Amino acid sequence: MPEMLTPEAVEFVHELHREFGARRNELLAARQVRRAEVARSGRLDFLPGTAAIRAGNWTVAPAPDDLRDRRVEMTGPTDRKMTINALNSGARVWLADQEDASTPHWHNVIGGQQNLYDAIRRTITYTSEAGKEYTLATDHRLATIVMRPRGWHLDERHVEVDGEPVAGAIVDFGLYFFHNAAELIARGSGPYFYLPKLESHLEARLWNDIFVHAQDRLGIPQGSVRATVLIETIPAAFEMDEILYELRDHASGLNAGRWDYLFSVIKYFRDSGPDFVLPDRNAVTMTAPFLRAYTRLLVQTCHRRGAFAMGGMAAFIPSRKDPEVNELAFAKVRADKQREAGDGFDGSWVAHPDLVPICREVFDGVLGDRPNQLDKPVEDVVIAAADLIDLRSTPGEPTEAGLRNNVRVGLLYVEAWLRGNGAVGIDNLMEDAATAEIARSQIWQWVHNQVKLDTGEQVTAGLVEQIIVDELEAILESVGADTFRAGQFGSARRIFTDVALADTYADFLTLPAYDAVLEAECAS
Ligand SMILES: CC(=O)SCCNC(=O)CCNC(=O)[C@H](O)C(C)(C)COP(=O)(O)OP(=O)(O)OC[C@H]1O[C@@H](n2cnc3c(N)ncnc32)[C@H](O)[C@@H]1OP(=O)(O)O
Ligand SMILES: O=CC(=O)O
Ligand SMILES: [Mg+2]
Repeated sequence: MPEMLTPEAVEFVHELHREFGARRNELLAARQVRRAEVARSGRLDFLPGTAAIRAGNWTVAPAPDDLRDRRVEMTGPTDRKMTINALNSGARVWLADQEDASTPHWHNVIGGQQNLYDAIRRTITYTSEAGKEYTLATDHRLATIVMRPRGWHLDERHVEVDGEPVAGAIVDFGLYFFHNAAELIARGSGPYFYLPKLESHLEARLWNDIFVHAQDRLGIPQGSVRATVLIETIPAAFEMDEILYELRDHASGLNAGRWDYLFSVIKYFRDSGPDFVLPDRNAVTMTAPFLRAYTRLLVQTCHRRGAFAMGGMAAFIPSRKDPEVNELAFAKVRADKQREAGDGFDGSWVAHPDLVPICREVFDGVLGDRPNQLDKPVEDVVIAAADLIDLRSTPGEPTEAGLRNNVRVGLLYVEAWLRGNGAVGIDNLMEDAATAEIARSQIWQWVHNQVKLDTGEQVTAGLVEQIIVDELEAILESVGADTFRAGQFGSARRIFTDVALADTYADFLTLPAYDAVLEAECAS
């Protein structure tokens, strides 16, 4: 396997940390201040200080050839088999995920980099335990790689400078850029990134400064990087123009990251009273008015600026064994992609290779020979701040079944995450870190807002604790005692209970979960 931690690569990462680490810490602290202010005032609005940017007439850099048509994007973890499967899938783009779908176990972090290194050089192969051979396709175009590093909040404790951990985002970006930027350009592509969980345009400015520095330092032409920013936090939804503006020489588009967005909405307004309490998470669909407002604003903003509007993930996954499950997944995903294509999105995400043809067919139907919808007239509609935070108009209610589902799926996901698996199919739905974050945040909000369920019962910490016991028993029964004992259910229970019920709300459940991973590493 190629060596990722060469002295030169490590020095490059250290240098990025020395140059930008302090600013990253300041921006994380600024998130807290802003959230506290919104909680106090109950208001979130477009920034008065950047009105000129919103009103201005500017566009982002033109798209490189291999990112002009993004009608179908596969997402997934960067393990060896999935890397090959994703590249071969027929999707135009592959989001190579070091984030939501990946646990930051050190072997995933480094293994993912090694697989990407080999994939870019077209040398990647894999043989499964059953002896199945995997190689890159030669009979059709491989997907363009867009790598997603971790969000700003996670440290990478295996890389330290002067006793301080380096941000996971800097490690992921730094190693990928150092090893691959020149090679990608030589092959007619480029260093392309998805940027997750940004909360402000100042965080986008930090990324832009990192890109400028990295390109300069390695002699890569300025403007080679392309970044697609996930608008997946509620404060970022109020700064879409500003984020594109900060990154305008490197920006490719914005993506409607609906799962983390929902998490962020609940997190931001968790203590703002009953007007901000949402129904069961599975009842909150993309047709809810506040989510319609978000996606319409995203498409409108992108197309005004010559940037791509990328759709998000429908959770349904197909099954090659169960035709009924398969049919349902196809129908649900088709409907989701039809809505997005009709709304003007330029392409969208799928989580599984069998969904690529569905997404392609839907977007082919709308795009025809055009590579995207940038030529479509921009929708002339004003989306107001109040539309983005109108949670009250969301149909549905909090139910006991919804509460139990939050507990069950949260426990199952955290347990898998601790074992190193960040993308999991549960009940034929694709679940990743954002699902568990929504589940536990919703529980926290319901407890702290004395929410009544459909049964008339009030959600209390005691009720949730009892449901945790019930659901763990049911899980034990379904997986069997041996699997249960060999798994991480004890830690999953401790972490999930804490992030769902502790008075002090944890910003991300992956922070205590990462501590548990490190403790287990030390103990072994
Ligand atoms: C909120 C967000 O951020 S969404 C984006 C982040 N999340 C993701 O990207 C999740 C991506 N999806 C996945 O990881 C997977 O589809 C799962 C875990 C949900 C299901 O995976 P599996 O249980 O392997 O599904 P299944 O058995 O049906 O897979 C069939 C084949 O497709 C492959 N496959 C499935 N999903 C993917 C994928 N996303 N990328 C590449 N290959 C895939 C499998 O490796 C398997 O290959 P094989 O036939 O060569 O063995
Ligand atoms: O990353 C995507 C999301 O929906 O969250
Ligand atoms: Mg996300």
